[in-house]
Amino acid sequence: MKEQILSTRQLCVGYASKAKTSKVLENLNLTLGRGELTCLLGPNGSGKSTLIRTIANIQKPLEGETWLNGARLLEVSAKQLARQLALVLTDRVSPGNLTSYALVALGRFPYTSWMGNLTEGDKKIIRWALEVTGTLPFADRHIGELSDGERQKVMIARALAQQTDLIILDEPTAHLDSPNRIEIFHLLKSLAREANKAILLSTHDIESAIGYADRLWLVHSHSVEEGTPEDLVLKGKLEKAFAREGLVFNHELARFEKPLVLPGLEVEVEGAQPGVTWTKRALQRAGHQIAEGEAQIVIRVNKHKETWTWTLDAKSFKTVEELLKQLDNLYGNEMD
Ligand SMILES: Nc1ncnc2c1ncn2[C@@H]1O[C@H](COP(=O)(O)OP(=O)(O)OP(=O)(O)O)[C@@H](O)[C@H]1O
Repeated sequence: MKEQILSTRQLCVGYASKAKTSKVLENLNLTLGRGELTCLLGPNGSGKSTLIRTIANIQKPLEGETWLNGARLLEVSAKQLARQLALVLTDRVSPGNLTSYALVALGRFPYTSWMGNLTEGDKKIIRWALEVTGTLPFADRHIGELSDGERQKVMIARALAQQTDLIILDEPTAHLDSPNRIEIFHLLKSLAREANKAILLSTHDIESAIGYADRLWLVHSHSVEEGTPEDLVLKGKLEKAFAREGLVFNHELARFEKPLVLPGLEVEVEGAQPGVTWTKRALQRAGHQIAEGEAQIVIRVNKHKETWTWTLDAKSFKTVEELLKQLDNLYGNEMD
């Protein structure tokens, strides 16, 4: 059993005003373990940010409590909290006039004197945080001049410089392209494992979360289910959490899909990868059904010789586009 850094007990999060109380998530008994990357997944508006704000102590719980390193969160002083928990709230980054280095140096604030003077030790840690996040090359550039992906890595470097057991990030991969998203997941996963931290991040990137997270916190029915991605998928919890008419979870590709229902031919595809996979994708998108044996048409893909053929009067094609055109004609003739 991993050492628990954070746990919640019958926590209920939401919003209370004089007029009314609205509970967003309740009955939360969750844990974050040292050395583990946990991803918080859930549909839009399901309560991820509300939960993150509550366990980071910037919003009061409606009921129940959160424990951090064996102490009640509400009883931890602000200074102690800053040494135990680093929070990265993506959408609230105001560029200001800071350089990347200065922003990362702010991570040392919980440890410096009131003058904010950095010791040699502080400087070493800042350099390490810049190095490990790959942000050293733009240490002297202003935050406002960086791309979203670069700025995001600097924010993570600041959190690392804070040297806390726990890092919580609200949607760190929002606005990032796919290679940058993967890089951030890879970085956070390595940090959890190598620096032995507990890391929680909320995300809409289901595929990456399933691929990288040791555990998921899955928002479902106004509460949160906890478990490995595989258990939650196999129990059908992930599908339930994101249930929509016609949406199915493709287990092979580990992603949600809404299959197109179009009229088409029955086709079997044989041959070498990755040609087979990509040919099947194109055929399905065009409305043809992929069959195993006994199909109307058999397509043989041979990517090495670059001559792809399909039986039925021995037609051949050199690109997927050509194949689709030929099948289109064939299907049109069949309909006549
Ligand atoms: N300040 C607020 N006062 C009252 N209700 C709020 C407030 N902020 C958010 N909510 C409501 O709380 C619910 C959860 O919102 P929250 O932002 O936590 O969801 P989320 O899962 O982070 O959403 P998204 O994925 O779209 O960012 C929503 O119904 C939202 O309208």
